[in-house]
Amino acid sequence: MTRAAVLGAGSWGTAFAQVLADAGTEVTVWGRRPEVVRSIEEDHANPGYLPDHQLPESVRATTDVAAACEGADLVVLGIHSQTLRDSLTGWGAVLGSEATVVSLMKGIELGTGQRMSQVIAETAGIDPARVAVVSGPNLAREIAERQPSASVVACADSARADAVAEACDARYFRPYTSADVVGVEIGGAVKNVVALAVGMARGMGLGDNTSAMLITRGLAEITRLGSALGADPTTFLGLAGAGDLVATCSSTLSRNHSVGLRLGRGEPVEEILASQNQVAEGVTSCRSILALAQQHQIPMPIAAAVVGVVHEGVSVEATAERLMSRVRKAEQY
Ligand SMILES: NC(=O)c1ccc[n+]([C@@H]2O[C@H](COP(=O)([O-])OP(=O)(O)OC[C@H]3O[C@@H](n4cnc5c(N)ncnc54)[C@H](O)[C@@H]3O)[C@@H](O)[C@H]2O)c1
Ligand SMILES: O=P(O)(O)OC[C@H](O)CO
Repeated sequence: MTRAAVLGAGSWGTAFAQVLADAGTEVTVWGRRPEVVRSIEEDHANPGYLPDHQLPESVRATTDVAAACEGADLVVLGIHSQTLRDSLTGWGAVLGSEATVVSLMKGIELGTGQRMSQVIAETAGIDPARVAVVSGPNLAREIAERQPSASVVACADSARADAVAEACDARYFRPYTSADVVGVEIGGAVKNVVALAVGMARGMGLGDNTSAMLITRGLAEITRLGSALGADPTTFLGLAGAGDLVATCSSTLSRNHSVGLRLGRGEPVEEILASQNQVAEGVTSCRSILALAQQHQIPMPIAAAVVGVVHEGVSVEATAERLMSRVRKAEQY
């Protein structure tokens, strides 16, 4: 039987642990907070992140990261992008010498511009081919409810991609495999920024035409940046590209979309962020993504507009005006 450790007892770490358990994988979740771990162990629930949801009894939990990882074939990382490097450093050699390390995270590190798989390989000093990424239209709440969904497992080593896919192949969760780690990670990280923009438009009271424009031109930005970084552009037509973009930009369950909505309604960004107990990754990653784009001379006007509103005090009205008065040109990807 495949054994997995899931490091991170938040909403996606917990829901993905359920997927693994339902697929017949033995799972232990590591959580920082004893009360969360106790709740998973004793009540088979994680009410802070998945309220009113019952987890399979086979999902175990511990606060001891080394114990969670001992003998694991898969070590799954489900924490926030900007805390990954410090967490990995603090954990020491828990990833072992053979286990496939699986990233669930959707962000780009501030300062370095690295994708999560790059942070993992560099910090843990492991072969990048040992790192797999799972990304797609995967809102944790819907997956916890066992609604049908699909995702992409990307890894440079196809045998490892297959092994991860087999370990999470549950009745309601269909994993596809891919070798395009760059494309799958860029799709997952940049869609959060586009979801902030679509949320802002919605919050301003704008309708479906505006959302469709931002989603489609957002996909162009994702494709341009990803291609410049070496991704296969067709990846962005798939689940980890257009699929995740549509889900996140349309769903009220999305934290990025929700933060955008509130910004569009005129709430101050500090107030919104202070009221959240979960992180909307696009709020930070918009800056690292824009920096990456500038480094590669890729125009990303929507990402720049989001940075303006979230970090530079530009009003949503001025941003909309600026985006719409850009010079006319041929439609390009
Ligand atoms: N929630 C979703 O629907 C979903 C779906 C797909 C991907 N993701 C991605 O998965 C990642 C995790 O998201 P989530 O929704 O589970 O987040 P979350 O906020 O629900 O949970 C994050 C977890 O990380 C822990 N944590 C916070 N700071 C930490 C630190 N400094 N060190 C160690 N642990 C820390 C928290 O205690 C919590 O257990 C993000 O990159 C997100 O974009 C989320
Ligand atoms: O809640 P969000 O905005 O972080 O989005 C969650 C997932 O990434 C959707 O696939």
